[in-house]
Amino acid sequence: MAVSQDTPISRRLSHIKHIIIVCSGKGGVGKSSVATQLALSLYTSSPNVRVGILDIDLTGPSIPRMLGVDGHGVHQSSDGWVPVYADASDARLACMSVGFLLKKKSDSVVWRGPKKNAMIRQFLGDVRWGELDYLVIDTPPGTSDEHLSLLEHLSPARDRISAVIVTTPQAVALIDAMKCLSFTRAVNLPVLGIVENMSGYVCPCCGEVSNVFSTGGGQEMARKEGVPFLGALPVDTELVALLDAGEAMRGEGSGSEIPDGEFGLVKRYQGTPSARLFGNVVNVWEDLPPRS
Ligand SMILES: Nc1ncnc2c1ncn2[C@@H]1O[C@H](COP(=O)(O)OP(=O)(O)OP(=O)(O)O)[C@@H](O)[C@H]1O
Ligand code: SF4
Repeated sequence: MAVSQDTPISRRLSHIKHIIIVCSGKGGVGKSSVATQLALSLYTSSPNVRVGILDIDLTGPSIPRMLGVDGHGVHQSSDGWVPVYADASDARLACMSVGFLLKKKSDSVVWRGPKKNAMIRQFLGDVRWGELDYLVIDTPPGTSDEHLSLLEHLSPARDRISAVIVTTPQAVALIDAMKCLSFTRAVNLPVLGIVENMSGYVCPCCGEVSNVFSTGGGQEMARKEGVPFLGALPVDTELVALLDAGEAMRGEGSGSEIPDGEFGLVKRYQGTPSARLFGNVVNVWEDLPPRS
């Protein structure tokens, strides 16, 4: 849908090529982890690619911690809020989250719909995102006010938005993922594909795979619904440690910034089926039918 209005949001959005909304039907299935990993994979896919990650999980912002930029502050410039750059060296990975605006990490955000809507509008209109190849947006679980506000504000970029749905393989998560898929259909939001997270546990000692939460449910749902299956991520204790320690932006255990292509999470999955998952997101994008 082309919108001719010239607004602060439409001006910012006109500099963003692709917008990927990461959503899930259910909480705790790994949506923020997938959004972080996706942003890092896109970032490392080429030395010139510019990526933004926007956390609109307003009541549970976790992206700053996962990217290791917890406690950083955003500041105002004459051209709006300057996002936090997770890569100090070349400012190609911009991050914005309500987490940067809280006085204390433990502060809770208790906002009603209108205030959440105003915050999302500010994130899109007031943040100086600059030129971006990809903006990855981490959303709250379910299909809430935030999703509706987001889509309304993103309407000037309607032809450049797609969703990635994250689920775990259990039946209860799949039912909620199905609701999420129905929502995308109701609002005419193209789906890049489904990610099955926590799909099997690989024993770090012997490599034996145990299907803790069963496996293949996300893949089966994708097949039945005619949506691309992007791939599966196993339950991985080292992934948790990297995300919890904010090591996603650093080499494993190095404790300091290291060059492009060697980020903790990306490095961890290099050459594995999970790495292909994130490559798939980019490939599937090219195959999407034209959008109205
Ligand atoms: N593949 C995985 N292996 C092991 N642990 C994981 C995996 N994916 C996510 N986790 C862990 O599960 C927890 C929840 O993940 P995450 O915060 O990404 O989920 P979410 O769906 O965004 O949650 P919320 O509903 O709070 O937004 C985190 O502690 C994360 O480290
Ligand atoms: S899968 Fe094998 S090595 Fe791993 S915990 Fe079980 S028995 Fe031990």
